[in-house]
Amino acid sequence: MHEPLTAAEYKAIVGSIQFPTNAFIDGAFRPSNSGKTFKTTNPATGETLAEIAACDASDVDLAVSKARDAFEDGRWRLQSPGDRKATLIKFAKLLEDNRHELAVMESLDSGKPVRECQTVDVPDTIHTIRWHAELIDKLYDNTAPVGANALTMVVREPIGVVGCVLPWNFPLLMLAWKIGPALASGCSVVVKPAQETTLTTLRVAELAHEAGIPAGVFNVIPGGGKDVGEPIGLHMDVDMVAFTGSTPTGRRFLRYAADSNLKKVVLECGGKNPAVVLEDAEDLDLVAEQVVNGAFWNMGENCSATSRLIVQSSVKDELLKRIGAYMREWKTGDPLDPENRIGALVSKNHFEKVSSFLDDVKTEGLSVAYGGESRGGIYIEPTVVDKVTPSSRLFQEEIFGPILSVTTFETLAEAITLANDTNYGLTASIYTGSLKKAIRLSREIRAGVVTVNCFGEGDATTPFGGYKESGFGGRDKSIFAHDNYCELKTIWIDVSDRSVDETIR
Ligand SMILES: NC(=O)C1=CN([C@@H]2O[C@H](COP(=O)(O)OP(=O)(O)OC[C@H]3O[C@@H](n4cnc5c(N)ncnc54)[C@H](O)[C@@H]3O)[C@@H](O)[C@H]2O)C=CC1
Ligand code: BAL
Repeated sequence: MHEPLTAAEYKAIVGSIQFPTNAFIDGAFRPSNSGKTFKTTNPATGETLAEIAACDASDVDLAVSKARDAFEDGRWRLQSPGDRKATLIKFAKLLEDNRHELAVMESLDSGKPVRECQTVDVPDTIHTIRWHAELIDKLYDNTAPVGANALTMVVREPIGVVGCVLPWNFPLLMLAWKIGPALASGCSVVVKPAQETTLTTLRVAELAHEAGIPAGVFNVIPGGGKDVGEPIGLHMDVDMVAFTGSTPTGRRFLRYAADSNLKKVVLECGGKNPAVVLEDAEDLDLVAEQVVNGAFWNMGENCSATSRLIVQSSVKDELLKRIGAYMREWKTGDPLDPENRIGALVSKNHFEKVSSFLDDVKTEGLSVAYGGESRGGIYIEPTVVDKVTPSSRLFQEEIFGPILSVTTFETLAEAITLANDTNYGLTASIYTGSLKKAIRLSREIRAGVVTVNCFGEGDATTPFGGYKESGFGGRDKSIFAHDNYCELKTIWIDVSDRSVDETIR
């Protein structure tokens, strides 16, 4: 069902798409209060796709008040979990019915290869919504072991109005990671997509409404970080912010919370993720394939991207040779051509940022094993840089582009030190034929997701998030994500025949 179409079929879909342009508040599209707009462009061509409502704090206020009304009157929160599930399953079905349009819209707005949008982003988005919907009528509340004189229930309640502040690298999927558990739990959401990639979020809100999610429960406010993100972060009537993006902006949300109502903040931030390859890795072809996939999938615009190859010196040359062979399969070009696996970077600004790392390669005199060039102000070739030392910016900073740095080690202890030698701790992958070494490394590397003999982020059933400056406050995905969007309430019922004074502690 999610097989890619041909280039001609994708191009035919482009002409039929109606781009949404307005904010989505209380079940309807509406322009920004100021009437201002901003352009959203196709990064691969520079063409303007649409003029989108540029919202500000007054639009945020309106959306939050509608979300609050919806929450308080219980039009969603008080439905039985089974009823919310049924609506969310219908929502997932509508996403499925519109999968080609969503894939093309995502590709046009972000520069991502349409093949990936069609085979990964859209199906994973649908699966995420469905998975959380299916879960919600299977979660039981607890009783506490307090003895015969009381019945104590520990119940989850939806936290309230949730601000979801999203990045541009996986617009649909990051939306689903937040709204999947938030809506299933009964919360209302005010979503702020990244300014670069607003289109699919607006379309998804429209489809959610069509599926029967009541007005006011799912609102989308387009606009900039200062204009929309900050008012959400500082809002006195937002109960929680769920954020994915850079670590510096994540820090701001902690400050906003401290300066306003101590709202709960859950952050999924950057990464500088190592692939640690030991000389006893059983299949260097498999390692090469996984490292290439980890480093260059989504143009490396991925918080979990394999960014540092930390390889035992005895196998480095052979591994680099095989990596070069796999890289030949990663063609760069028009994102709407399903043959291409590397599309355009998301924006000129981001292109400049990633290019500055290629400049460092030249100024630091580092050795380029493969790639190393940018093309036409849009594309950056998949690049492998050898002999990178821990003091280099390439080793320490999140690049968010298709650049892999290579560093060698001699001993296991050295490998662990190198893997942990950054402020980040999101993901890591380990390649070895030894179970003992795999377990030792998995335990010693400080990262939220560690994969052995493969690259990945787990699936819907596994939590995703980071140690250190990669994350804060909770995890996306899995049953644990529901904890983010709920408060725990203790209800203590006296069933003794003693007086009230004796039983209240
Ligand atoms: N962990 C991840 O998945 C992501 C990491 N990044 C990293 O961040 C770098 C910069 O990309 P950006 O798009 O600027 O990321 P960002 O972290 O600034 O943006 C993420 C979201 O926060 C909002 N935002 C920005 N400034 C804000 C502010 N002052 N107050 C409230 N909200 C604000 C943005 O509008 C967007 O919706 C990238 O080069 C990459 O290294 C970017 C996107 C995703
Ligand atoms: N790879 C999914 C999470 C992210 O890049 O933000």
